[in-house]
Amino acid sequence: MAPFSLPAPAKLNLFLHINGRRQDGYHLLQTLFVLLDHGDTLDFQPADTLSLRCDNPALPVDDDNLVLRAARLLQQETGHTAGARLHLRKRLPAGGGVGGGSSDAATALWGLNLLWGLDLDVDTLARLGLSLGADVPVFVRGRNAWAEGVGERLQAVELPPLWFLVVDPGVSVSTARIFGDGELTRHTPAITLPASLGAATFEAFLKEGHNDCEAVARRLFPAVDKALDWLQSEAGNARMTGTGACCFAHFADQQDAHNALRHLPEYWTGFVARSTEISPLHEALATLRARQNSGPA
Ligand SMILES: C[C@@](CO)(OP(=O)(O)O)[C@H](O)COP(=O)(O)OP(=O)(O)OC[C@H]1O[C@@H](n2ccc(N)nc2=O)[C@H](O)[C@@H]1O
Ligand SMILES: Nc1ncnc2c1ncn2[C@@H]1O[C@H](COP(=O)(O)OP(=O)(O)O)[C@@H](O)[C@H]1O
Repeated sequence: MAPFSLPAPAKLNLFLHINGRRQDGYHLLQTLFVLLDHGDTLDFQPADTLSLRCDNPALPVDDDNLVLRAARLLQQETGHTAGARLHLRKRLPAGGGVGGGSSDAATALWGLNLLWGLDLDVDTLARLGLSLGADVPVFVRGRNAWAEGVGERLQAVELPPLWFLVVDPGVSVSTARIFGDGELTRHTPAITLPASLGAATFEAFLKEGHNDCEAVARRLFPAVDKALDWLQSEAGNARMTGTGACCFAHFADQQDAHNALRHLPEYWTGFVARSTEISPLHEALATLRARQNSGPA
């Protein structure tokens, strides 16, 4: 098969409520995932052995990288022995709460499924993904979703189109550190997802929500605290995604989001992105499959 590239989009948790804790220490959550049109890219090339390169020298390219872990898991699961030459082009901040590592893993699962002709279905890939991390299944399925349980019970949702400004305060936040904090609120009452999320219901639903991890992240990471305050004064609806560090605000149109980005203090980075109905990964997979089916020109 000819070399190909696939996107690994970012996600935001529009809110994140912690409703309790399981016996094994894992937290029970309610969260609303939205997939963005901005993210990393993974290049795939057939090869006899497995190898990974990454343009960000701060990231490991051994079995600590979720891309290689996903690849080895697929080999174990299917007994497939061929390799692949993988190149990860990183745009998403690691430990940023935008799910970069999880999304890279989901893209690796789908891309290698195609490259190796494995023909595994979406449920199998989501099950394998969950063993790599709680956030991997939402990227495998590729739809905006309401998540419950420890994040594995997903219900696809249709959301009105939104523009976001995402601010990276430049710190990497460990998910385990936030969840291990003694002051984390773990008893937000469970809420019910409205039957449909039109523009007005959606705004009201968002206002009802919050991120329980924000207070801990603000305390442990002053840069997160400052970024949230800045976004709040700029846009009025600032929130943190996941367990941090990135913060975001949503805007009615692209222009307003870009205007806010222009005011961003130079010591932070940020990007403007749009919500997607279908993940850019799934759009790209559909194009690749159509090209394959139409055969050589
Ligand atoms: C809470 C979320 C929301 O999106 O935070 P972010 O990581 O995106 O910031 C995620 O579900 C995180 O998913 P993920 O990053 O895949 O976490 P995992 O690797 O599965 O877990 C890392 C550690 O976080 C803790 N953990 C994770 C998920 C959960 N529901 N309860 C937990 O207590 C556990 O200590 C676990 O060892
Ligand atoms: N491909 C990858 N991209 C980013 N981080 C990775 C990757 N593989 C493993 N990691 C590790 O996973 C950690 C969390 O990564 P990431 O998914 O970006 O954070 P978050 O879950 O906060 O969005 C990083 O600190 C890094 O050590």
